[in-house]
Amino acid sequence: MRILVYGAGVLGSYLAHVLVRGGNEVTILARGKRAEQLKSNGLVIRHYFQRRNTVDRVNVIRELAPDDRYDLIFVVMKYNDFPTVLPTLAENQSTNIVLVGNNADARGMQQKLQEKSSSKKNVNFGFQLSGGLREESGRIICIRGGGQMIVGSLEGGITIKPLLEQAFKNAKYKLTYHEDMDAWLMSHLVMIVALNAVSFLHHGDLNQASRDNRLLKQAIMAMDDGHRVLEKLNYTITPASQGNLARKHRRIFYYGLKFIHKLSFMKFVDGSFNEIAALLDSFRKLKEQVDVATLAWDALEKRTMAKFVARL
Ligand SMILES: NC(=O)C1=CN([C@@H]2O[C@H](COP(=O)(O)OP(=O)(O)OC[C@H]3O[C@@H](n4cnc5c(N)ncnc54)[C@H](OP(=O)(O)O)[C@@H]3O)[C@@H](O)[C@H]2O)C=CC1
Ligand SMILES: CC(C)(CO)C(=O)C(=O)O
Repeated sequence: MRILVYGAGVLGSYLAHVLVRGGNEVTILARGKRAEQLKSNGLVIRHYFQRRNTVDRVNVIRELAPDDRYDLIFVVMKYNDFPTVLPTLAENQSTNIVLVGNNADARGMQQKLQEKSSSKKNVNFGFQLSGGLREESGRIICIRGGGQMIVGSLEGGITIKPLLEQAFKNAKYKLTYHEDMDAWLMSHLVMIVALNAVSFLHHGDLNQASRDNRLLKQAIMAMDDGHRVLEKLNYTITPASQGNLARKHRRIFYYGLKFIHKLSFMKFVDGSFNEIAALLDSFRKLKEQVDVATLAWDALEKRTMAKFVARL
């Protein structure tokens, strides 16, 4: 199957590796230095827990022309980067697209893709359960268990399921279909924004963050605020356990967070505060639509954004 991975960062690189090993004809769209590194060194990945390195040769393109046709396109980038590539994707004649990553505006993006395209697009959303970082050399440190993507559409059913099944048929990778992908993404946003605020306020020092009991408790209360906003907007918090932990089992959640922050591999899970700031901004607009008190969320947002702006 001809597959394009648009975005050659941490998650896109691992996804491309899986698809190559699964026997697909994979092309990566990369830019600048990243494109050079991929062309000269191939796709170099250190699989951290598996304690092995892999190198794959892939086709690399720098631009997507309107008449380049792929059976499937995975767009894997930060939330704040998606808008820059939507016009190119809309103009391209391929129809099956999965936007992979954090997303606070899945509906708006789907609409833009469909409005600007001359043919019908099957737009889907995914979230790959892996993490990691990119070293200066271009090597990816990949933190993962088996390799898994939660995937779904905004309509519930997923029309490209047969295509996805075929693409991953010979790959060691699990696809988990979700009936309400928007709710999954929005729930994830609430959790990840609060947690990233904690680490950002501690300059990325997770050990230090794990000792800031007050801030961890505030983050849990902020998550509960965020969940209330979502509920008011008729979202179902998913997974439900996330909502319950933040509302009913705060003590367990608190100790769980302390523990997670201490895990040594967590320093490789590379968040970008530019993305978090963009997610916060979108969430603020949603919050304005409902009448829900969000004291903890607002206080956390104010503190982190003040630090973020000061650093610009
Ligand atoms: N990394 C992690 O640990 C985790 C990430 N995630 C989420 O997954 C998503 C993807 O993250 P991640 O893979 O880390 O992101 P990266 O920043 O590592 O990768 C994004 C890639 O997209 C490329 N890109 C951005 N804009 C364009 C453009 N206009 N044209 C072409 N290429 C472009 C970047 O190019 P360039 O190489 O030039 O920068 C980069 O290679 C995010 O939502 C993130 O929050 C989730 C869990 C963990
Ligand atoms: C935001 C990020 C990359 C860092 O916490 C993340 O881990 C996630 O979205 O799950």
